[in-house]
Amino acid sequence: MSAHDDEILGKAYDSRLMRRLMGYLRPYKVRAAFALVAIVAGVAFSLAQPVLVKRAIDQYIASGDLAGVGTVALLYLGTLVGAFVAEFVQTTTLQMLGQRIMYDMRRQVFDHLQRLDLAYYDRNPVGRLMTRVTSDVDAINDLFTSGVVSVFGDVLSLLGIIVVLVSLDWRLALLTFCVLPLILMVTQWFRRNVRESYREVRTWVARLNAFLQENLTGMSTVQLFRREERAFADFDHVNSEHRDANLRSIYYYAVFYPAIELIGALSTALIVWFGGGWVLTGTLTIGTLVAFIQYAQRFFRPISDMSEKFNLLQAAMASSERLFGLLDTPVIITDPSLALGAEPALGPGPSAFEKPRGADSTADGRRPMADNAKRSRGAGRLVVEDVSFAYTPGVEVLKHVSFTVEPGQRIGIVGATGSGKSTLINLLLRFYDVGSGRILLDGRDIRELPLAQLRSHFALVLQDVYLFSGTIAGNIRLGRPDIDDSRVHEAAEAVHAAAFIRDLPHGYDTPVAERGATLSVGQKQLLSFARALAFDPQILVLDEATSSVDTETEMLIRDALHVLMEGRTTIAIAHRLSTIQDMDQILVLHRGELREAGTHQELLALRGIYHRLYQLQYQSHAPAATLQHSHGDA
Ligand SMILES: Nc1ncnc2c1ncn2[C@@H]1O[C@H](COP(=O)(O)OP(=O)(O)OP(=O)(O)O)[C@@H](O)[C@H]1O
Repeated sequence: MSAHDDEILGKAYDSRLMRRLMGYLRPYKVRAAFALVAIVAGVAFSLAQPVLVKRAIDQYIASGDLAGVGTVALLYLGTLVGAFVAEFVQTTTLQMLGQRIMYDMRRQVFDHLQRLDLAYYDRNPVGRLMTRVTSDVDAINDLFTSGVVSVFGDVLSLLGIIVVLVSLDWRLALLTFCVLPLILMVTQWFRRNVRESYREVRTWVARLNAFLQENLTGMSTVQLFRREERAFADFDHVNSEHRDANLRSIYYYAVFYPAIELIGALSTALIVWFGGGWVLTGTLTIGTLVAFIQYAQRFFRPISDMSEKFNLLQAAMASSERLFGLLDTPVIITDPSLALGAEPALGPGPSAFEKPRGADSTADGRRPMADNAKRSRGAGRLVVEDVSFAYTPGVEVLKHVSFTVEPGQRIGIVGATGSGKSTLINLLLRFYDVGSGRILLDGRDIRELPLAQLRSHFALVLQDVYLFSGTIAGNIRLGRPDIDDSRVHEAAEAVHAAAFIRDLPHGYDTPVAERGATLSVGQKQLLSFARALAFDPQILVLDEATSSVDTETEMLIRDALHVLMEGRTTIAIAHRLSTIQDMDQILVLHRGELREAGTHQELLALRGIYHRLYQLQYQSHAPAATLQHSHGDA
């Protein structure tokens, strides 16, 4: 198949992509070879059939040799069975191959996706990435199961028929081939139009998906703002464009197949007309004529098949281009090239790096929380040194920020919306890497620490608690085998989550509905505290919830927070100044700069930004009475 440029779908055949795709066949070489043998055998069996018919007619029927006819009939039956077996082997082998390759590819893509940094996810919407793992891999599967290999079968069939036709009778062969220019014209027309309509269909499918994803996720907003009619009209537009694009492509198919049939019939008519004449003049046998008619019919099938496969090939090429694009996206946030085992212990105290968590459990497998707290003390000194950062080059969101968090210290970060608080946390956990400056954990640049080790020091409790499908206990444990049931219960108990969990229909085994939709905001917060406590981190990072919870829940949450912070280095983003007044140090960020630092009293005395924020929040309230009800943003 010739290379064919297309602005959007790209080439139908790209040898570089194809070579790389074929690499996926390597582990299954034997199976692939088996499938090829089956294809060759299948083609051979089907090519033999008209020759057998010719022999039966010319040799045995003409001479009245019934036994000979019987033998040929048996042979014909043999080729039918052979073709059946070959096709069976070919189909099953190819399908198995396709499934295995899809499995391998999806593993590879998901593994890579898990290692890509958050900046990549900022640039690529989730829907698009899901398409990579689902439809794009499917398109490549089609290539392996029905694309390349059967095109090979088609080409083989065509070549075989041409050779047989020319060797049987060159005059009739030329007659058969004289309709080829017509075939080429029709095929060309079909390919050009179908490619365009196929591209349209794909575009509208993508828009349909994007529309649905957005509107289903935001259904509450749609309903709240009574956008149903508008959303329906928009959906209707996309849906009808999708239908029309499909209808257009159906039209091309509806013309193409009958046209090929017609040309095939024309060729048969020519063969009968001229061949019949030659039979009458004795220059052609009836058997050859019959064989020719049969071959001519088989001749056009691979041509129309290949035209159809052209689409498939093109789709697979486009999909593999995108898939390889994803796989080739470099992993920017990487582990240092340090051997994991050669890791020196961090800091003065016992390090979480030294042994797997849970290794110091008591004899009954339980680890008292108080012990954990003591154990964490002494390590977890964080130094942020002249750190600047920009998500978009040139737009700095953090500028020369420096501060130190001593082990066990509690730090509050305040600042207006967009001042860079969350960004600072993103850098601490290496979701992004600093632009300049450095961050040290117990004296080591965090970029020198293996990522898993760095992150095992932290527990992050965000405003938006992310729950996975599974059970309540599963969401506290998050797949860590060393967190046993008793530790889950202990953690839940300590942060006051146990009471509401016990009230659930199946307690800790209650399934969590879609992202915890059936739990209240406060309950989800408590659950995330239990998760953090069970993980027993050295450093706790909190992004304080801004959503309102009732006073009782707020009290529970505060108390739970105290349990959680006990003996740990804590960094808390605070939206309500009330929650951080007793922190050891408060950092005030303003437009990405660290403008003030000190205790609550020190900062108030400064009469600067913090003082102003404080005044804003408590202006019209008597502080003592309203602390728990104030939800204003810092
Ligand atoms: N992924 C991102 N890509 C580009 N810009 C971003 C991204 N995340 C945040 N920003 C920008 O960086 C700046 C700081 O954002 P950041 O989320 O750190 O603020 P914040 O202080 O945590 O705000 P809030 O109190 O509202 O949570 C903002 O101007 C924001 O628009």
